[in-house]
Amino acid sequence: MSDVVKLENVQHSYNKKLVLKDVNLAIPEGQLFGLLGPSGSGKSTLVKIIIGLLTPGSGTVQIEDKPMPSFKLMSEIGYMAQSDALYNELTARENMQFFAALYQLPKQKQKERIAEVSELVNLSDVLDQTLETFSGGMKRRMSLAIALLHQPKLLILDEPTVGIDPVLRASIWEAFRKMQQAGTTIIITTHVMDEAEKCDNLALLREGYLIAQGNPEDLRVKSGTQTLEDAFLYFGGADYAHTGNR
Ligand SMILES: Nc1ncnc2c1ncn2[C@@H]1O[C@H](COP(=O)(O)OP(=O)(O)OP(=O)(O)O)[C@@H](O)[C@H]1O
Repeated sequence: MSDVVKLENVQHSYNKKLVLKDVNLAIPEGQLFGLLGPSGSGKSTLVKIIIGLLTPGSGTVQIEDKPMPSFKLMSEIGYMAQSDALYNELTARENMQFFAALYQLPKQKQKERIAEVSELVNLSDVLDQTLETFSGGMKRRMSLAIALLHQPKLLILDEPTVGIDPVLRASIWEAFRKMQQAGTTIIITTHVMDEAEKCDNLALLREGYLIAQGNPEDLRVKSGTQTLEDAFLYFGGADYAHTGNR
């Protein structure tokens, strides 16, 4: 299976502070891939680099063997940022129509997709309310719906289920699985261990370093631990992280 995302020797600094250090990553087509790391470890920065919102200080990023940033490839990517970029004075439907038009979906397709994604995130009943009336969790779901509108081949979600209750979270994960089965590659950032458990493969980030990669079971076995949380602590341990034995 070919790699959809390939990063080589990626480094990035903000104001001379190095926040990503020599990151190498290959994500095969059709995977549900998790980027796991504590707050400030560099997950969002990495995601922004993958989708071409940020150009790394050094290193290369390729999507489907083509260098990023690429305007053409952007249309094949769905991105849900950590902060919601929505229009509060518009209704949910108007917000979706706006983004569907940006994605150049034909009118009929817009209608169909708006109905489908609203159903998925449980917002069908409030489509004609302005977002001013929405809770934080409802806005998160709205952002997720927008990222899905154009049925992207690569879906990148920065902490998509923050502020979403457990029942809906379960149904959203089920939807991720379905999309994956339909061939979508999904990258999710999280610091929630039970979500990380659901990923096919994980990359563990700590202080800008990619300290380990593998499927959840491999990571537990390699570290000789029972839980991903302990595996993370093991790989991030001072002795291990600086030996280069990753
Ligand atoms: N625009 C910016 N300017 C300066 N520093 C930044 C900027 N964005 C992020 N940083 C810093 O870069 C580091 C990595 O941040 P990043 O947001 O990528 O981490 P994260 O793992 O996504 O964190 P969280 O889980 O809290 O979102 C942090 O030290 C952060 O303070």
